[in-house]
Amino acid sequence: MSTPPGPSKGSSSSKPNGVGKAIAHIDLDGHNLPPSPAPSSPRNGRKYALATELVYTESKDQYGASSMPIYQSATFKQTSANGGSEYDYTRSGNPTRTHLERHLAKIMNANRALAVGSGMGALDVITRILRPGDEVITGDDLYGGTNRLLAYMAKNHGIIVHHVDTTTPERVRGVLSPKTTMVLLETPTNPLIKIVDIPTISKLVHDSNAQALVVVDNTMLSPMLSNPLDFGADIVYESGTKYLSGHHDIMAGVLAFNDPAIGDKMFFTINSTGCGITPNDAFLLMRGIKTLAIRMEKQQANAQAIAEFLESHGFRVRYPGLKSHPQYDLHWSISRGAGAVLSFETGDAHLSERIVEAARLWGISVSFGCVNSLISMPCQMSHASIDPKTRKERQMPEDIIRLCVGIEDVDDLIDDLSRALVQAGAVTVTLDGFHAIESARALAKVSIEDSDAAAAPS
Ligand SMILES: Cc1ncc(COP(=O)(O)O)c(C=O)c1O
Ligand SMILES: N[C@@H](CCSC[C@H](N)C(=O)O)C(=O)O
Repeated sequence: MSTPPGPSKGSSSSKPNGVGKAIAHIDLDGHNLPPSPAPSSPRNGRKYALATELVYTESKDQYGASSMPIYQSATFKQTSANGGSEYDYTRSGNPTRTHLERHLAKIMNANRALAVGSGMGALDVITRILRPGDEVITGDDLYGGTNRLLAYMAKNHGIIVHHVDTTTPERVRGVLSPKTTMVLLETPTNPLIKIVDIPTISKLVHDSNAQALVVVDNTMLSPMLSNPLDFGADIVYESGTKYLSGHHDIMAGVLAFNDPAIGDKMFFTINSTGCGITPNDAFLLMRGIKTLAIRMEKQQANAQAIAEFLESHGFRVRYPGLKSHPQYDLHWSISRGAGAVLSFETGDAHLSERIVEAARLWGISVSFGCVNSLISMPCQMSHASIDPKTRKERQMPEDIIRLCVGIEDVDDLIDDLSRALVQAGAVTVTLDGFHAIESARALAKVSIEDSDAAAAPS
């Protein structure tokens, strides 16, 4: 039914998204196109559609190398005793890294971007601006590592962290105070796929008397699908380990900003602590970025087909490409695609474990954004660092299964998932096909009631 096409039906004519265009939004059923896709206002001399800009670079290499070489050197010789050269030491700067950072600034709609050794490294750089007594407002559904770093800061550095349901901007307003110095948002959230209204929250934070920075983790969408700086965020960061590199062969983190003063502070920390990306990883990240548009197009078309498949068999599916997502309109007002991560529930954690372990083509692995499809149980894997009591308080279902969809043939993916569902006993097979077992169907019913409530006028 919904937004992006099911690629198994031959949808390759869809154009990868460009500035202001929705990605891959052929409407196979003749209905249910997304509302207006999020705008993307180009900065940094962007001339072409985003899919073009991802591959287009102007080489600064002395030989005009079309692929910026890896400057595998720790030091650079100076032209005089008092310096005089652009680079001196790779911790402070390296041509391969600079090339990547300029490219990142362009595709992230930023005045400046910086690259470090991992997504958590990027968040660490950002949180170093916090001082004891500072207050941070963040979500109640967050990547486990983000939650862990904030908990560490609260325990050891006197930072006060408020976890609220950021899907309701009023909850943010409720804890915002002059002591708030950072509001940290993730959308869609990992793994509950809740959508956060970045423009409304940014406005309310900036209009308040708090001197707070709005920081957005854009890992779940990548610059291909969203540019949160355009919606008022002060800092955007991402795990480059995911979509940007796309092959799960490097760790990387990126940061982007428009305010030069913020950029200078972040650079100071990166240089002082030595967490900048290595030349080799900068090269690999740059190479990965060039295929982001085509990978994302295929990944999210596959994800759409799989979300529809699971939903049509009676499972509760969380994916913003489905009309049943309670915040479908909000998502499409701030994004140009639904991404390729979805989650679903079965009503029974042991049953979910059996499904995950029965899958063959889907690798049991943390992470997402890679060309290979992955299946995981967040409560036991990516989010295991959040203790069970907190997970329960934050309504994180122990049975939730996360699917991170890759670029394989979608029929193979669906066949393998179907076989795993049957083998695990998650479906009952009848003459007219198969249906999710009762525990899973009951959850789907609750989710329809949720989306009806979200759609009702308040
Ligand atoms: C939403 C999100 N943000 C940040 C990170 C951290 O990235 P990295 O693993 O590159 O440190 C991850 C995953 O690890 C993530 O899922
Ligand atoms: N053992 C790791 C888990 C990494 S999870 C990676 C990714 N963000 C995901 O959501 O799958 C850790 O403790 O950080």
